[in-house]
Amino acid sequence: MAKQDAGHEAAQEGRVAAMTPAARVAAAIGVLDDCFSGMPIEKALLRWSRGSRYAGSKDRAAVRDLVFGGWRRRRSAAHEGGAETGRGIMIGMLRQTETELDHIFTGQDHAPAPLSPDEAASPATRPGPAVRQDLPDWLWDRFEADIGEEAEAAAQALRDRAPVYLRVNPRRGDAHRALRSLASDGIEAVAHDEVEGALRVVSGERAITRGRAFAEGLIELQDASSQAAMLRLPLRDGQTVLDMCAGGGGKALALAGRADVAVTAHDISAARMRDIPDRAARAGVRIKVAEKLGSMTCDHVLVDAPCSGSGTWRRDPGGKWQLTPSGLADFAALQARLLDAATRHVAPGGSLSYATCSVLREENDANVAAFLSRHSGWILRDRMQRLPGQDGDGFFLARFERG
Ligand SMILES: C[S@@+](CC[C@H](N)C(=O)[O-])C[C@H]1O[C@@H](n2cnc3c(N)ncnc32)[C@H](O)[C@@H]1O
Repeated sequence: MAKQDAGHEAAQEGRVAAMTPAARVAAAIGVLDDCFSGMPIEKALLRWSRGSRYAGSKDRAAVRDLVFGGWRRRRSAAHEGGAETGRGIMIGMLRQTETELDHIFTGQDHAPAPLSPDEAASPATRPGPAVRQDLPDWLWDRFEADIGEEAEAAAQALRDRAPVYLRVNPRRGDAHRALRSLASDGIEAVAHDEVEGALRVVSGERAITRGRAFAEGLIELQDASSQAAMLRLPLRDGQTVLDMCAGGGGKALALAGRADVAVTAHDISAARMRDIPDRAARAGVRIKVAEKLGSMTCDHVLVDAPCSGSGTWRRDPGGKWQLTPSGLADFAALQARLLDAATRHVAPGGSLSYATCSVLREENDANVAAFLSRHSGWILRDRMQRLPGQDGDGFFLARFERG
């Protein structure tokens, strides 16, 4: 049956006909072409979505997966597909997953046009290492220099979809309760091997924010590496905590859930903190939102700094293609300024924690060394670097105290 007929029949029955796999690939090609012309990935998807009222929720999810998958593997897929275009990427991606290309590139109905003889041939040259790692050349050099032996595994992890992790909120219950509640909503999860209170979602992830455990504040979406970092802050009941770059409050919530501490959230953008009161209420914790810090001091100050996001590029693959050496240097300079400013807010005997979701030395250890050389009175008390993998995203934490 022709696609239009199927659509007509479906409309008469009051349902939406699913797009064919080939039509989804054709849609992904269009979205990827918009990305190539400089449009951010989310904007390009939204544009397609608005112009494709016929697409159902499964179609939208499938096209999104194809686009994100393609953009994560932009270099290697374009190499295998023979062109730096949406079509080239999709051909290369489907080759990588050993999909039968002739079944997709049929030119029938809404399918993409049949392959040209050049497209049908496998690439003549072997890709170089940065192409295989799906990174720009300069970044692959940095990965090798900064991460060493584990650079390849880290880069490869960024080529795949990220696992989804949940944080169990101890104010609302324990991991057993969370797992039971999730299961009753059809969500399967398992405890993280090493990070206490972290659950990896195995299936049903699209139901999480509609489920009971989420509504009751028993769980929050938070990557396992970020959870691991927040568990390292030596909080004691009665202490004060300042989250200086709080954004939507993910770290502030994790800290407030751990102990009876008075948490203040601050961010240069008040709009980013808009949801914190509702999130805190759901989690059963109190977080004060402060637009100005004045001379406030706290026992723990956290700087979860703006960064390249290099540890999380599988969630935001546009980042790895956009970052430039000077953009990276700008991040490092901003991070240093934020750290310097944060020292003024640390109470006597308190500690200063610095976090990024990056794996790059310039933003992490180099910034730590520069901080210590600028502030002779401070010492490094703790350091953690995690790399992206099945266990979580790339994440860095350093904690300083006055010596
Ligand atoms: C990595 S994000 C924080 C994520 C957040 N902590 C969370 O867990 O969801 C960095 C944040 O730093 C904020 N920021 C940038 N410059 C800042 C500044 N000068 N002072 C305070 N916050 C700043 C940004 O608005 C952004 O929300």
